[in-house]
Amino acid sequence: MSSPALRVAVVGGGIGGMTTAKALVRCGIDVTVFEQAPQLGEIGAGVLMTPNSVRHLERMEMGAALAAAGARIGKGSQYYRMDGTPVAPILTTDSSGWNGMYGMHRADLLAILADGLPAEAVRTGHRCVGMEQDAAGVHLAFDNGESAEADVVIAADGINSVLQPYVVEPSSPVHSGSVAYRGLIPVERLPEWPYGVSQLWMGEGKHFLVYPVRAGALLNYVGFVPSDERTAESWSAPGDPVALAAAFAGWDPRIEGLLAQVETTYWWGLYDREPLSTWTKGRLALLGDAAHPMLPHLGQGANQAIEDAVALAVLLTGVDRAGAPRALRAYEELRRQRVAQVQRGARANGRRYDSAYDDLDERDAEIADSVRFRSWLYDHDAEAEARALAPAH
Ligand SMILES: Cc1cc2nc3c(=O)[nH]c(=O)nc-3n(C[C@H](O)[C@H](O)[C@H](O)COP(=O)(O)OP(=O)(O)OC[C@H]3O[C@@H](n4cnc5c(N)ncnc54)[C@H](O)[C@@H]3O)c2cc1C
Repeated sequence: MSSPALRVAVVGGGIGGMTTAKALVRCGIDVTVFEQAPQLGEIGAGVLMTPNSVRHLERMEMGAALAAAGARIGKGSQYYRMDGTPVAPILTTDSSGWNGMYGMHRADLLAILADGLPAEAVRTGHRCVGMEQDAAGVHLAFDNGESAEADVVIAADGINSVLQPYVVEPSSPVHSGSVAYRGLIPVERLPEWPYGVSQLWMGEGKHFLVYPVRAGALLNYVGFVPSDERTAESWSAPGDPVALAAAFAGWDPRIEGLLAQVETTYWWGLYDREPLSTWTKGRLALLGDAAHPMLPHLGQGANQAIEDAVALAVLLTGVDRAGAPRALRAYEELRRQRVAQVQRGARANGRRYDSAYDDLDERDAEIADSVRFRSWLYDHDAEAEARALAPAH
């Protein structure tokens, strides 16, 4: 008699949770996502999708939707000093003969991930408040009084994960000393702005990033400035466009021109954390920011969540209820070291970007290191790596 099909519950319907659902469905695994919000949604900001995740979304047949809703960053990244002097050659993204990088509006990405999932696979208005597990399975409790049973639970409930303490003592957030101002500007207000390139300006203690999203209709900007001001971690607060413009006064006139167009902006306190010592306990595994919150200086939080999701789905394929905890440990083993390297890389990139670099040779060497790191990052194929491991675990 064949064993009953594995039932997976995903807590959290953000980019990590929804990609997990999509990847599990593709592998023929039964999944239900429980999201606390009354409907799926994302903040009005950009997210840069890099080749290490785009290749997986394409394999899951989301390539055409990404190309339609995203803004292709076909010319890679260009770095400048604060006065606008270019500091390094453009990083092309085809280091392995494969080229794919998109600036996306976060809401567009979430809609693409949700599209095509069975309607009953996503249950909104379900805030998970706790769980219990034993050898037979997991029991989830929600604040609306409902409950659910599953063989495996994936906690994709973000940086302030409710389920993380069921796996490991949470690591303490440490304020990085910087905040990020973010917003979107309609491109018709800056018609001369170049398309297809992500641009980053660096100065002492600050850096400024701009890339297009929504098929080039909007420009996404992020201004990183030193500040001890704090928001609750991962929460944003309305910012003052005048204060933002003042922080970058005297920088490249292109930035001053862009900031003159900002009507509303939001800021986030940026926190750093040490990697967690483990991501799994029995039938529960952490994924995305719940497993590995990181600084945004490599633009990898969401991209790494997508890598997690595809690796997890491969490793759960063909696994029965009894084998599930072992498959989750294999997922953790496969992913934890790479992600810790990315977390450290994001920290190092933040230091690079915020350096004034009076010594030009040192600066060029640092940027070359950063470009080499990105090649390592982008060339990775999380699905292929998981497939190579799958028969052995
Ligand atoms: C300034 C800034 C810029 C960034 N830029 C990039 C970038 O360019 N590229 C990139 O890859 N990453 C970027 N990131 C990081 C990225 O935003 C996160 O890593 C990513 O959103 C994590 O996805 P997630 O699904 O793990 O968590 P989240 O996006 O936080 O989603 C968690 C979901 O779980 C739900 N939830 C929470 N608690 C519960 C509960 N108890 N029960 C049910 N549901 C619950 C939430 O409502 C939410 O929908 C950036 C971050 C910042 C701050």
